[in-house]
Amino acid sequence: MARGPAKRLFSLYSCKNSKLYMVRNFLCSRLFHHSHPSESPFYPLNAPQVPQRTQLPPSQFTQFTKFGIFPDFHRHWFCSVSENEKSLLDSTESIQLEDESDKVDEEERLCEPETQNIGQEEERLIFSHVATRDPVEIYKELKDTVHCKKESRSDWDTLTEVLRCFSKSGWASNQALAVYIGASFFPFAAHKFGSFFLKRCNNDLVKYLVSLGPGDEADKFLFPIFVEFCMEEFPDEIKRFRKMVESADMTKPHTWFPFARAMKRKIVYHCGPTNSGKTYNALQRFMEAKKGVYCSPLRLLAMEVFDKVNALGVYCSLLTGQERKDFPFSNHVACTVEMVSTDELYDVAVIDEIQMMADPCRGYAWTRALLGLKADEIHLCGDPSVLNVVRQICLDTGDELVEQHYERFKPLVVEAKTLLGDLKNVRSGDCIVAFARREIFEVKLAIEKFTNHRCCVIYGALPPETRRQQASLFNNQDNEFDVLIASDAVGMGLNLNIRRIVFYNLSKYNGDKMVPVPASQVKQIAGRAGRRGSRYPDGLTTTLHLDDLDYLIECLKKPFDDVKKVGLFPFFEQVELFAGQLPDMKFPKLLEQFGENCRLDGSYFLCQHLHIRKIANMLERTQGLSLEDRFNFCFAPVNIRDPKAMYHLLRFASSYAQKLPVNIAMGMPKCAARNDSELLDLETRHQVLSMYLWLSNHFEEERFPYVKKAETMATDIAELLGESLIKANWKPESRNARKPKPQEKEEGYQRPMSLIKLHEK
Ligand SMILES: Nc1ncnc2c1ncn2[C@@H]1O[C@H](COP(=O)(O)OP(=O)(O)OP(=O)(O)O)[C@@H](O)[C@H]1O
Ligand SMILES: [Mg+2]
Repeated sequence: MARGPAKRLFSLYSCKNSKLYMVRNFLCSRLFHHSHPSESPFYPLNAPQVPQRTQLPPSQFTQFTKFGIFPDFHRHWFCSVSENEKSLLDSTESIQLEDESDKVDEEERLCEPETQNIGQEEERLIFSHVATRDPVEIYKELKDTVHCKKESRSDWDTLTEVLRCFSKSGWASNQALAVYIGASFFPFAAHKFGSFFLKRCNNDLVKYLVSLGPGDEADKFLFPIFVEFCMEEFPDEIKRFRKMVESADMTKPHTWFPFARAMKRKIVYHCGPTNSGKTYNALQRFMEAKKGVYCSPLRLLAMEVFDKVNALGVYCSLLTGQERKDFPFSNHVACTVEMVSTDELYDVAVIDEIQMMADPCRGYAWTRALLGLKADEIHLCGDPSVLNVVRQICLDTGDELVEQHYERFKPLVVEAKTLLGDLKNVRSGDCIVAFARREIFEVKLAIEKFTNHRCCVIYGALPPETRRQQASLFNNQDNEFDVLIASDAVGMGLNLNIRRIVFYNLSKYNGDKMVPVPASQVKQIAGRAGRRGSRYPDGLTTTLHLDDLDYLIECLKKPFDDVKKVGLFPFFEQVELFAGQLPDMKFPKLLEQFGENCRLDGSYFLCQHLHIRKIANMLERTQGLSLEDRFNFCFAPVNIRDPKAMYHLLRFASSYAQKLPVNIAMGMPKCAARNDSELLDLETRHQVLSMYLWLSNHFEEERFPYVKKAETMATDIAELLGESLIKANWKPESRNARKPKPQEKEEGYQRPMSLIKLHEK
């Protein structure tokens, strides 16, 4: 009996005037005759990889509908729908509707149903010998078949349904990638195969497939035959796709650093929660070493280590994207992780906050440092979330791994009372954490208006110098600034005299909507309270509102995540190689294509490149930039949501492209900010100067002749920002007027009215 869908399909096929009829005819028509697949230039490479139907349990494939995984390859693929393939498909679709030659005459293949009524199971047993046949033999036989026996209508229906299911099979599509048949080309190839098969299959094959019916088993039986067919029919498509995929190969990243691989490195993982002495211990080894490098997640922290180590008598230089301070005769350097050299040889390297390897945007910098550093001893400091990945990486690299586990010096205590929604309950030594700039100023205004406390502020858009100035103002006991209001920027780096961390809220805007702050971040921030050696060694944490308390406790109780993948990003040379396969393609599109086609091992993901693509798009029409220039400009530190800063970047790039000296072309404000828009303006100006300095360090320096001027201006603006923050008592504004305010969101966290708003009411 024909099954339901098969019946429907058959009725469509029977309609001779329909487009489908013509499509079917075309699909059945284009049969080419080639030599044996072993003569294909790809055969020796591909053939052994062809998955055998017996070795692939379906469960292994169900989860990989988007990213194909081949157990036989141990690779993850980002499925490709390349432009070339799309256009190929488009063109073939149009041919399909026109070409009616060489059709499979379905009536010719049909015969009266056999009267004998054999059950499906019995049929399967009778024809089970087909399953054990060599797919190459089956393919040969199909190719050589001219006439085949008639089938009953119901068998025909089932067979067409089996082949239709095969052409829709996600599993088969994923597997086909292993033989370089792209995801977008697969449906076309499968249709062609279907028509070939329908026309030539013999009775035993038909009976066996009918006994299997549409689904996994039939797909696995058909797949190796399909591969044989494709090798002969589509050698050019296979070759082209293979070249493209190979040029975007990011598998085995440990092999990118042959010199580091030639060394026998010792990796020490200082693993523990915040405030447990990880960085302290790693820095001890760093200072003892003859030659050492410290890799920091932030400029601020690199500066702190630079100062601290020099103060202890170990000469140390500083290297960040924006500045280079060479200390005479120094053998030590404190740098930001993006700037670390994988060419230099070190005795000891420290990579701080190693869990940042899993950061969706910046993770690649930590991965590169871990894989590429040429150091006898590498100290990793971080929470346990990436420990398993690091273990795997050490197996790949052959490095020795030593794990040192730490506990917090003093347990963190949760204050169950909370601030009861009233900012009047703040006390000296409190740090109020809010996740939006606007809220930070709202809280500052409220506290300074209704209490006797004065507040310092720390948030991401402030230059590191200003953040340090605010931190020392807060740490210093000889002034009235005893409360700190901070964003998540307080989570890393600064040693602060914080008695209690109070979460103003526990949700934040992620660029799209309000989301709960991840538990790992809550832990990290809460852990800043009560540092060893500070005025308040016993740390407390709580929330402003009682209804947030449960979430805080839940986050603190939660074990650290076990991260499965860490970030990677291609070097310029890899992008250049890929660009060679797609000449004339614009850079933003090229990046997109790279993202879609690159291959990665199971422990890695490709870092998000939205920021990079935004800049690439902006610079698309700037003439005179080489591919490398474009690539480098894309990493400039700019807030892509700040149109003024983006405008200056475009201006810098245009001057550079025209081979003109790049001007700062930006005035200097005369005084500290008197309102929030002036403060925002200062923040932007500092960002532009910081960008100028960064560019001067990443491009030919002579093209940026105003570095000294930019440095002076940046220092002056950081000071003005500091002054402005001390005076700041205004209502905050939003940098981007269109950015939705948390209160406007229907879903997610609803912030109860702050003190200041209650007062205004
Ligand atoms: N053995 C020690 N002797 C003196 N002070 C120490 C010692 N260990 C740690 N400290 C101090 O304790 C504080 C916290 O240590 P450290 O910064 O190393 O912690 P951490 O585990 O790296 O925390 P974080 O998660 O914040 O990076 C620092 O001020 C550090 O100087
Ligand atoms: Mg640390």
